[in-house]
Amino acid sequence: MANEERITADYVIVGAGSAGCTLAYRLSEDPSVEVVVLEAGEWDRDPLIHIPIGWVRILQQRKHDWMYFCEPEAAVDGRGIECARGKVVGGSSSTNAMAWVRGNRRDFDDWAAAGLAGWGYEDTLPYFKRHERWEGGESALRGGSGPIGVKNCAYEDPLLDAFKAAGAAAGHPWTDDYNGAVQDGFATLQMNIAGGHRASHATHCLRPALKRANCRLLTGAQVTSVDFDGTTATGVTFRHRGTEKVAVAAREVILAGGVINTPQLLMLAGIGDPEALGRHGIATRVPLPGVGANLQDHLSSVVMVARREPGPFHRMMRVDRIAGAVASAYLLGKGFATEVPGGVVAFLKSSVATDRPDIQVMLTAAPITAEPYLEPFKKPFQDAFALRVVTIQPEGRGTVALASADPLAKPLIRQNFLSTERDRRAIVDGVKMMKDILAEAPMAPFVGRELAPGADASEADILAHVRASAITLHHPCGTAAMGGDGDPMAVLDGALRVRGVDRLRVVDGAAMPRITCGNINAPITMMAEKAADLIRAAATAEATVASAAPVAA
Ligand SMILES: Cc1cc2nc3c(=O)[nH]c(=O)nc-3n(C[C@H](O)[C@H](O)[C@H](O)COP(=O)(O)OP(=O)(O)OC[C@H]3O[C@@H](n4cnc5c(N)ncnc54)[C@H](O)[C@@H]3O)c2cc1C
Repeated sequence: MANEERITADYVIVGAGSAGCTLAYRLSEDPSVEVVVLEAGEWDRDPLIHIPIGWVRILQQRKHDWMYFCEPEAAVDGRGIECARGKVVGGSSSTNAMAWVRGNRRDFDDWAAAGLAGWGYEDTLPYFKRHERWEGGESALRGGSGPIGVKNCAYEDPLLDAFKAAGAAAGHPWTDDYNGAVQDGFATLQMNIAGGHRASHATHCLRPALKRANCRLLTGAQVTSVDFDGTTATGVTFRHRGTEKVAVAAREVILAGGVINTPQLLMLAGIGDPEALGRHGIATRVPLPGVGANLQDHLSSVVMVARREPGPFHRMMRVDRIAGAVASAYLLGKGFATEVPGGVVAFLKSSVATDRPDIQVMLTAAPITAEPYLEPFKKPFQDAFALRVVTIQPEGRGTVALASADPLAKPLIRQNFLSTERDRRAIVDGVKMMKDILAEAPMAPFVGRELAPGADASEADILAHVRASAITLHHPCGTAAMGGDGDPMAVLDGALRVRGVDRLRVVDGAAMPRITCGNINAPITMMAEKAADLIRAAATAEATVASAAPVAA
């Protein structure tokens, strides 16, 4: 098939990321349909992808990445913050930090209240459950037999216990399962790790789907346009190993290229804000000003602390030890490198929070500068730990815009981080809360010098630290959002169909109407699970109508 110039399938899925792999897995369950997935990246052969401890290196190296950066923004001291996006089979599920967080149940009830019937918490719960294989097993709120393994982080370090105790001492609640009944409070972080390896959507959804005769994948296949017959999407054009090819969709084209690339493809197809399209000489097919608007993300800032005595991560980073641990993790799925140094999370409320947490905190029991060492050849790094404060209910909205009509040109990403007083207040409050936690008695044996923002930092100093060093937690979403019928910025209807055209859906992070309170891989996956049912229901309804149609005499 690799040399065919024209391929045909019932469903053409653009992008093998979290959503694309999930869709391929579900749609190909029906042996009567043909599914083809086109992925711009290559197979996930890099061992670091599969070894949990390797994820920071993956982010630093950005070898499997679209290499996006946001435009420089004054509010973050003129920095163009990196906007990592996986370009590899599995998409960002192959490069992410593996935290599994559904969000707050009110997030989904808000979606429903905004005109998206069927997306409330009770509606979405079965899809969250259907996708996960929670180590605690099936229950009313958790799934026990889905494709993606989810487990409690089991990293061992007395610092973690101290942090939990400090949270309690400061009056914060504890929750046994933030993906269950109660999100608020301190908790053990849940991760998509199974058998000691990253449980990516490539490994756990796409690979099983590809074992079926009706599911195909092309790697190194970058879609450059969506093809139309009038307002009906008929397929896509893509570049594959130096050749231009066409994939024809007998039923639907499904865009799952992610929050940056999906709006780009829509705009290139003439679906977007007519004025913006006109600037690039693109004729408007459907005027939808919401395409590329509504970009939301989670900004994060760290409180960085030198550790009084080196901890377990530091000990293990000696070259001979870490080399053995990495080999054991990769080959056997066992040992130190199958966990990440951390595993406590907290969902808290700042002074401007409403009815749900607006601050997430992740403890990382290692400094970002950690490197393998071996004396006398290479000196050990200074051990440190970080309390990463994340604002999870941002008010600011950004944009993704075309830089040019060239489909291979990188779009312009403007995040508008810290653009509202409330967003600034929330992150400063979060940092202050963590500085208070550091002062609690259980932390005393671990806290050396506060490296950033500094023990004596004033509120102004904290904000200056945030502006100078905050980064994204890599949760951009919302740039081709679902919305109710009366919403002029809605790009999709509640069935994820692009408004104004036929046979074209968006199923990925771009479709989120409003960002959820926590990491977004689980909610995106839930959306793809639900999309599979919506797509199957549409096909059944179409077949029923067709079979009921009177036969011409
Ligand atoms: C560094 C990092 C850390 C993160 N950490 C976490 C975390 O710990 N927990 C969490 O919940 N979330 C995390 N996230 C976010 C989460 O992983 C993503 O939001 C989620 O995976 C996005 O899913 P998606 O299906 O929308 O897009 P993606 O998974 O990004 O998939 C899009 C796919 O489409 C492909 N593609 C794009 N354009 C084209 C084209 N034109 N033609 C063909 N293929 C194309 C891409 O190469 C990619 O494979 C992180 C993300 C990153 C980058």
